[in-house]
Amino acid sequence: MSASGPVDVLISRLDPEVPLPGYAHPGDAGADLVTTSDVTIAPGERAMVGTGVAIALPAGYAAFVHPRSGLAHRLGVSIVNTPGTVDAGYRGEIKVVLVNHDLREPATFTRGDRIAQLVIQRVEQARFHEVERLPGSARGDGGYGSTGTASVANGSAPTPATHDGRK
Ligand SMILES: O=c1ccn([C@H]2C[C@H](O)[C@@H](COP(=O)(O)OP(=O)(O)OP(=O)(O)O)O2)c(=O)[nH]1
Ligand SMILES: [Mg+2]
Repeated sequence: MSASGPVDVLISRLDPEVPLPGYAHPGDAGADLVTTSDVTIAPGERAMVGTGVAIALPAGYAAFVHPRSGLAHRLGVSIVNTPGTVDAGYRGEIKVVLVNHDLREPATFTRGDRIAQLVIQRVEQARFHEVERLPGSARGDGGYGSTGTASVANGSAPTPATHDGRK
């Protein structure tokens, strides 16, 4: 919830029996989404399921389809493209591409089970200005582990690799 209160989002039930996305507790970031179909996902496999709802977000907002930590913990189930991005202009059914990361057990969901959560956020669009050379920064082009692997637990500070010091 923003300081100005919840944002109003128009929602349409494409499947009249599904519950609207709901926040389990006041102040929760994610509103739970349910699957409209029964599905069993074999170990390592994925399945796209519908949620039975479509929304119209105000301009300047996006909705993000996040996994539920309980399913991750209990079943090893996540979302392939986590978090899925629902654009403000999208009017189709919100769908979820579930993936079963468990190596041994299939994961079964029944119509109406909560399978994901929708987080609504303000987003910026950028105006991209092409330049010959970017301004320098402390990090430069260091990434992908450039700050070293030594853990704080063994008393040694991480050893950063040298960066290019681009100015
Ligand atoms: O988990 C998701 C992710 C996306 N979408 C819908 C809403 C989103 O606005 C649209 C397109 O998503 P995205 O831009 O991520 O996919 P794309 O592969 O780039 O497709 P497109 O070419 O349609 O943009 O699909 C979902 O319903 N669930
Ligand atoms: Mg796209």
